Amino acid sequence: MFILVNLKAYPCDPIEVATAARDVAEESDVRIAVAPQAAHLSAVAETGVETWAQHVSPNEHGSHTGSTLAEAAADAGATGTLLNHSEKRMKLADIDASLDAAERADLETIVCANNPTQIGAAAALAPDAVAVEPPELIGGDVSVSTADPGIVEDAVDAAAAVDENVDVFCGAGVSTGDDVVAAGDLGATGILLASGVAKADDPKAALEDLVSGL
Ligand SMILES: O=C[C@H](O)COP(=O)(O)O
Repeated sequence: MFILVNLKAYPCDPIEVATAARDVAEESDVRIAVAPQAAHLSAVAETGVETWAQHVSPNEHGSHTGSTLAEAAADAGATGTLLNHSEKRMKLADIDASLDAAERADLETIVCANNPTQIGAAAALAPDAVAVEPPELIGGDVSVSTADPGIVEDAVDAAAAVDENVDVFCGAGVSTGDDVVAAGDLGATGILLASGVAKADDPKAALEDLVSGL
């Protein structure tokens, strides 16, 4: 199981979370990565934790003010990137171009989607993984694996029907070790989560709970 902690734009200390994630990954032997804001990529990567970008632009070098190039994210220490997060939706052509950019920069990729139909479309673009996240459950108290287990199972089937090499993550409301185990039982091989760690009083304790059943 791979746990990717998206810090979004939460007012947490990215270094505190990154250090906790690094330590829990080492202690548990569970793969854990942190996706901070772009401006914090270098500092987070310097902790030694696996570091992901929250987004990379579809552009190459050139006159593209405000872009976060895949090359720049990689130079800063990122080894992967989210694309098309529910809070950073992209046009289909731009997802495809950002996947090309990520490949040029040797970044792993996870393309997010709302539902199994979109998961099939995302899988057709051949990312490393797709992540199903019902928008209405994001940031809530109830895990997608409890509130809507069928959407996870259907997403796994939809991705496999297109490309069996594309891993399937799920996210939204995941905050406990039981939630993670339930997601794995539904066929997910990764978890995308944010508030359960980024808003926790004790991020390390939250991470320890998340991996406790693995
Ligand atoms: O990127 C993370 C997902 O949007 C899930 O967020 P959440 O764990 O706060 O529900």
